[in-house]
Amino acid sequence: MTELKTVLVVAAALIDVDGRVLIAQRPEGKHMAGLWEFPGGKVEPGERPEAALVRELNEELGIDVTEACLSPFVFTSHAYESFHLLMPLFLCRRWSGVVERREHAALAWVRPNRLSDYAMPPADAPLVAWLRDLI
Ligand SMILES: Nc1nc2c([nH]c(=O)n2[C@H]2C[C@H](O)[C@@H](COP(=O)(O)OP(=O)(O)OP(=O)(O)O)O2)c(=O)[nH]1
Ligand SMILES: [Mg+2]
Repeated sequence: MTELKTVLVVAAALIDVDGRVLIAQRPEGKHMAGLWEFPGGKVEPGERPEAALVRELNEELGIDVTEACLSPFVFTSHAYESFHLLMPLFLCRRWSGVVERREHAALAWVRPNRLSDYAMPPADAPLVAWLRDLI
């Protein structure tokens, strides 16, 4: 069996003052278009994970996050057909600026116990379970 390349993707669960979590719908034309995800993206060569997440949150949502406000939470490790995804999820309750939709098809603020109403990538199932139980 050929080994799948492991791809490191960093993602954030932004949590608002009411305890709702931000999820974003992947746009047309991308792998898994239409599914809802936690904002984030691939770590570039030579980039630290936290720096990559700060960059992605700015690119995708237009907000500024400081690395100190990213708390490591849980991770998922999942074999897709063409690559192996390793994705840590950070919690973030503080940011500056207003969340805006820049790259996604839609955004939604959702209570953790309602996340299962949204179709998410298969790799995200354990993350959703942890969020529901722990926040
Ligand atoms: N951001 C994010 N990606 C996820 C989640 N679950 C999941 O399986 N993925 C997968 C989808 C993609 O194959 C990969 C992330 O890649 P991406 O296409 O969003 O990466 P990116 O933001 O750097 O975008 P690009 O510049 O490469 O187009 O991880 C999730 O909850 N959030
Ligand atoms: Mg992304």
